[in-house]
Amino acid sequence: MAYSAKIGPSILSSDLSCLGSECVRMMECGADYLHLDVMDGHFVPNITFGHPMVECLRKSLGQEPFFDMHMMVSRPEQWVKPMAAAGANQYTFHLEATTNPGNLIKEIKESGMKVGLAIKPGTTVEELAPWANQIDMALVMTVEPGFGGQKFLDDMMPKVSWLRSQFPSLDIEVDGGVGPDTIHKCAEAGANMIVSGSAVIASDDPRSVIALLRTVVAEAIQKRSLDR
Ligand SMILES: O=C(CO)[C@@H](O)[C@H](O)COP(=O)(O)O
Ligand SMILES: [Fe+2]
Repeated sequence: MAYSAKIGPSILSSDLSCLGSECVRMMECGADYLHLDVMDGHFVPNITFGHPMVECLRKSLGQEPFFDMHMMVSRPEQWVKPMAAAGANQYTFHLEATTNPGNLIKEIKESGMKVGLAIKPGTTVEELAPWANQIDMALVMTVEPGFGGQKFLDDMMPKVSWLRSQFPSLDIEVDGGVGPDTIHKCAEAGANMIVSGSAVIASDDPRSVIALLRTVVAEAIQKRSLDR
């Protein structure tokens, strides 16, 4: 069992005029990585930022924070090289946004980044499965992508359970509506990379929330390894 519990705050819910200091705050509060939501106003009905912002964050934060780029964009092929040059570590694209996932996976790897593959709530996990042995991480969206602060979709959990049963060592990420009230379901289903936006950012005590999320996931991983 190669995977471990990792918590990645989504900084979408933070005060975007203070993005650099919010990223620093999250890392100081124990974040394992930063989940950066890129939206193009086309694949999703919202706009955030692109590679110029990522380049600035990398310069200001240094080499340490791992940047997981959640690319909610049409034609994800066009941003692979710019994101790699800007300092992204993982490029997570949506299966729904491309007609040639195999080629995109290859391009991401060639540019030196890890590969994440995301599916929206309406996409079945069987559609992701053929690519699972070529990727570093599968992202099961637990809300419709586009906005922070939405309600967690419980009925995405069978996708996570199925993926965990089929791919025991794969990093599986959940994103959307995840916090102290919903983490147990994610952990029991087998997710190990946890994106949490509003529950962490808006908390008076983000350090405790991050620690709690990690403990719940680590305990579920431990239990699964004992049950095997
Ligand atoms: O990708 C997205 C939304 O599209 C997420 O990363 C959200 O930003 C997570 O925020 P919360 O749902 O945890 O508030
Ligand atoms: Fe996201």
